[in-house]
Amino acid sequence: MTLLIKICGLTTPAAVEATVAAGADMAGFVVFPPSPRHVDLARGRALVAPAKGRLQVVALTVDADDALLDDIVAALDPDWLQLHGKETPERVAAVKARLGRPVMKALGIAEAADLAAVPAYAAVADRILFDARPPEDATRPGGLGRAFDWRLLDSLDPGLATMLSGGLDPTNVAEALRITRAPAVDVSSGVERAPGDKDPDKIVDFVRAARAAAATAPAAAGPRA
Ligand SMILES: O=C(O)c1ccccc1NCC(=O)[C@H](O)[C@H](O)COP(=O)(O)O
Repeated sequence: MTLLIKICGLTTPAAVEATVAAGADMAGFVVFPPSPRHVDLARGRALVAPAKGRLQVVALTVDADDALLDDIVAALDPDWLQLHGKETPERVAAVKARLGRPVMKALGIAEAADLAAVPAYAAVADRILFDARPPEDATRPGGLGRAFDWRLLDSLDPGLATMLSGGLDPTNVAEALRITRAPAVDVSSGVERAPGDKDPDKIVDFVRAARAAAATAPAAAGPRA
């Protein structure tokens, strides 16, 4: 099975092209104004157009209401919605039913207790993305370049559709995959020159490192794409 690789927080056509050329599978577009990676809907629409059919487009929001989600779907026509806020399992189910698209739910992890919510979310989401839990005073819940203790995921059912995220970069993704055997990885800060400014060389390095690691330490059994 092939490792699924998502590059998140693309803000320019050059970053989209670099993500395609590097051989990533998914491209994330952040619709959340406080983020340095925020793209408004007009910009998002223009950015995703050349990605269609070459990458799975992921539209990322934080506690968005139905009106905003409808606007995002109309503008970006995403393959996936990523819910990165405090959405409950009931809200995840409602979003999925309303929009008829696969939903990825992000969970912030800092300690074993944070995994208690996994079964409830796994019952309704199409994939669970594990990210580092942000500090209380963070201005955004993701894209912070923070890692968590990957060994916390040891007890998870390997058959779950998951994605490992948080503080990954070209130098540590192999070790993260060795420890977690995750079926999918996601990166933002680790392939940037500065917040919101993707570095094409780092995207290539990340994809290369992740693919090489997956070839030597295949992911645990479970769904990939
Ligand atoms: O990227 C952002 O600015 C962002 C803002 C608000 C919510 C989520 C955000 N990013 C979510 C992602 O999927 C990131 O790729 C993930 O948090 C990992 O980020 P990083 O640790 O910087 O690689």
